[in-house]
Amino acid sequence: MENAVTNEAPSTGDAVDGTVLVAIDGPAGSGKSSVSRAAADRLGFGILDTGAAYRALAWALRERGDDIDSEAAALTLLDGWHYGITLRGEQRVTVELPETVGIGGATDVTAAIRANEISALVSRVSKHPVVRDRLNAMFRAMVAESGLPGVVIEGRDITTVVAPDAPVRLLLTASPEVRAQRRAGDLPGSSAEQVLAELRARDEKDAEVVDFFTPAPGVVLVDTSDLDFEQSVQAVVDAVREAQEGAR
Ligand SMILES: Nc1ncnc2c1ncn2[C@@H]1O[C@H](COP(=O)(O)OP(=O)(O)O)[C@@H](O)[C@H]1O
Ligand SMILES: Nc1ccn([C@@H]2O[C@H](COP(=O)(O)OP(=O)(O)O)[C@@H](O)[C@H]2O)c(=O)n1
Repeated sequence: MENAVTNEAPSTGDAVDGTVLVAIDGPAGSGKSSVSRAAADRLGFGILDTGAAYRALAWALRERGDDIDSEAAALTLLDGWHYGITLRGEQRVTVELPETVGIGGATDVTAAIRANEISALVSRVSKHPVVRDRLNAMFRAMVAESGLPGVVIEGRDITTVVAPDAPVRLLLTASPEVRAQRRAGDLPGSSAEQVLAELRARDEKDAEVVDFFTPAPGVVLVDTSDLDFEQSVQAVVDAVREAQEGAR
């Protein structure tokens, strides 16, 4: 499986082993992507949105007309596709399907993977343990090759499976009602009730595979239900700075 990391920050030379990892998990709409991105910018770190890869895989399976539930189809895709995501600056996600690798150029799927139809399909792809293992290896390689001083990695199993030894591990959460209200604000034409039902259904399916509601030992719970955006970003930045000071 090939992947491309676009790194707009200057390389720090020998930072492969020195990259500080900040692991963040949480349910849908808890603020993982937006809060993590703002915190990463403030810290001068990169951000790896792992959900984007699961979404891109669901998008690619649908694009090829493959069976969305098929583990074998997902693995075939992982063997032959080229996946790219920016770790700095504006997020850009690209996919080259196996049949077009080298001839068709990459498709920019940044917007397409956020569509409701993809959100509704993605748990059927992320349920396969072997698929998760393969993507987790890709995430670790992307961080190792990033050359960045630090990377915030966000998803569902980052604090427990992908980077259980990260010096900073946080579980971002908020009540389902607050999460649905925030998400509805991002999706014009959707009611908070409809978004809440979709969000609960996806969380339920995802939670069959990984527990992202209960902080694992050593993981700090950050409940943003009563925090505004700026306060949530500051809570993450403070946790990172505290960990860095503790390590000195
Ligand atoms: N603490 C907060 N207060 C207000 N809005 C927030 C807060 N955290 C996140 N948001 C907003 O909620 C929406 C969903 O956040 P997002 O980062 O997409 O969540 P996730 O990645 O966990 O699904 C975004 O519009 C984001 O700006
Ligand atoms: N580390 C991860 C990240 C995402 N996922 C899957 O990918 C989907 C999309 O993740 P996401 O982070 O983009 O979802 P939102 O919380 O942004 O809605 C989730 O619903 C999970 O099915 C996962 O299984 N493990």
